[in-house]
Amino acid sequence: MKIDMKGLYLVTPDWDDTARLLEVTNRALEAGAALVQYRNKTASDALRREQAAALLALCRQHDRPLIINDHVDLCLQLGADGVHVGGLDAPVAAVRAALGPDKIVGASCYGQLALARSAQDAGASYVAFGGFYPSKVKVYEVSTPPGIVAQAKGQLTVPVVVIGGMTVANARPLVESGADLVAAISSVYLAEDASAAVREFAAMFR
Ligand SMILES: Cc1ncc(COP(=O)(O)OP(=O)(O)O)c(N)n1
Ligand SMILES: Cc1ncsc1CCOP(=O)(O)O
Ligand SMILES: [Mg+2]
Repeated sequence: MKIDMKGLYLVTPDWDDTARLLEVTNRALEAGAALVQYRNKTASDALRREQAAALLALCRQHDRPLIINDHVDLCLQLGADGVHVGGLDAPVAAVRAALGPDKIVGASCYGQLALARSAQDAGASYVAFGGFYPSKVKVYEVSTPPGIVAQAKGQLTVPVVVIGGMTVANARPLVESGADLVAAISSVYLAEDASAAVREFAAMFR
């Protein structure tokens, strides 16, 4: 398994149409997405399980990791590669204990360095800051300062992810400040040409 913690971190949209979800995700993987997070906040348990299993098979074909958002049990059932948790989800230490030392555990740290330090100490594999900019798919108060990336890179050893309204234009200065992964939903899944969008993000890391 190629785990490359640099590049585009693809996060899935709340789509019920599994065929369309797989088709666009496949194009994004072919174009060079580094890792994939299955996130569907509106699916039933049955649909979530079906989509996650199909995405895991697709990610295996491309030798890329699949992270499950929020659902530790689903990750364990499927043998996926890790879990992403936020402030309202299970604590990082509990997720690390449940998944063991080898899986990926990601932690949302919003705009707070202190959360990132605690997450790293509790066993997080990466920390995610944001939302930096308004998103087409999630409502939140935009309060993460871009300067947090350089501060985090000076204090932490785990990779730093940036998320929230990411476009090639607004992600570039964050990558120049040291962001390891740019996480995006709309800029890929709502793009006219998803492959071209992924290639543009990936090129920022070369
Ligand atoms: C890479 C990444 N960063 C942040 C989030 C947001 O997680 P969370 O705050 O738990 O919110 P939901 O995604 O669960 O709505 C994420 N999923 N991935
Ligand atoms: C899940 C999540 N967490 C913070 S912003 C966000 C949404 C990211 O989607 P987009 O890239 O379309 O803004
Ligand atoms: Mg969550």
